[in-house]
Amino acid sequence: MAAVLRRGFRLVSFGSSQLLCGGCKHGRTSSLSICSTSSRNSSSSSSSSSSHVKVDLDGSTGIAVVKFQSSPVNSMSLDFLTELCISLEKLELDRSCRGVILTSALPKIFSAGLDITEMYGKNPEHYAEFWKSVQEIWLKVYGYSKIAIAAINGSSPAGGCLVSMACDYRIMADDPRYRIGLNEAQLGIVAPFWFKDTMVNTVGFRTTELSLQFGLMYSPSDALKIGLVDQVVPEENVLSTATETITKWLAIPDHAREISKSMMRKPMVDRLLASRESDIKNFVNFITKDSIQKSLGFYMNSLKQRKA
Ligand SMILES: CC/C=C\C/C=C\C/C=C\CCC/C=C/C(=O)SCCNC(=O)CCNC(=O)[C@H](O)C(C)(C)COP(=O)(O)OP(=O)(O)OC[C@H]1O[C@@H](n2cnc3c(N)ncnc32)[C@H](O)[C@@H]1OP(=O)(O)O
Repeated sequence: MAAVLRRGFRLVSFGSSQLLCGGCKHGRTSSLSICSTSSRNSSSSSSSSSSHVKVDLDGSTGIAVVKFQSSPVNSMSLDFLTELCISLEKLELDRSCRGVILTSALPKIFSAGLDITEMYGKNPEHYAEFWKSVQEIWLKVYGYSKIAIAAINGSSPAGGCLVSMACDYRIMADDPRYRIGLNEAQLGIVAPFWFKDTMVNTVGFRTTELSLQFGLMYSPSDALKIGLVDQVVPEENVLSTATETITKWLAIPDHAREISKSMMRKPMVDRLLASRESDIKNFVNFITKDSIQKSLGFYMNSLKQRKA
């Protein structure tokens, strides 16, 4: 697994501009199974599925639906992050794809965030590899050259919120039981600077300051009020609204949209790229502290006890 994600961002020439283009380099055989079909206008559509992610690309519209299917709660393990990164990378390289919708195949959960078991009771090498894969997914989604829409059909704490915020637009299901936010402080851990900056760029400084210190989780209507999501719709309409929305984005010439996106996001991507190793070291130092391991153990037990 150590060589699974060895990737750097590269710059691709586009006219006179340079655009961000991610590249997940992975050194293992993917377990993706792919089947293609021809649609009415002879563009090919395809479906692929791995244990954590299912991808349906409609070749006639250029829209790919990427569904998280990692039972029970789509927690982002190393394998989940690796598969998601590979799937997004493939779609980014596929000329017939112009935009992706990220959503969940599971009921009530978009994603439970990072898999806590990857950050608990393991060795420093494992933590470093895991954190690198977290960086990879953020770099991939935040710097994605194509359109990315989050169709948030369930709760989306911490890492789930990060991936949603990294998309271009967020549509959330209108169920008052669902929550979204960066709740790291509630676990006794701290969101790193690029989580924080992604939130600042989404909802502004003051709201982020309060959200991070309290580890606030927002209901869909409150998330809409603070701008953490862009639209709240009945659950059964989340995917159709995401499809309608992405269709509007598709009306904009790709090169103009891509360059505009890159102009807004490149400085943040570059900041993490320039400090990846120190960010990993920082994470490993932090997560291996006895007090932090104790907090995580306590939190995991509390999740289990809540059920009992
Ligand atoms: C100086 C320092 C400066 C900077 C810091 C440096 C570095 C940074 C350091 C750390 C940064 C880390 C960033 C972390 C990001 C994260 O994403 S942490 C994860 C946060 N996620 C959560 O808090 C969610 C917790 N889960 C829930 O709230 C609920 O499970 C749910 C609302 C998602 C779903 O509820 P239910 O449907 O009721 O399901 P259950 O609660 O019964 O759960 C089923 C099953 O799944 C297990 N589980 C849940 N979430 C996780 C998870 N995130 N990871 C692993 N496992 C999870 C849960 O325990 C149950 O397991 P079983 O009991 O069935 O075994």
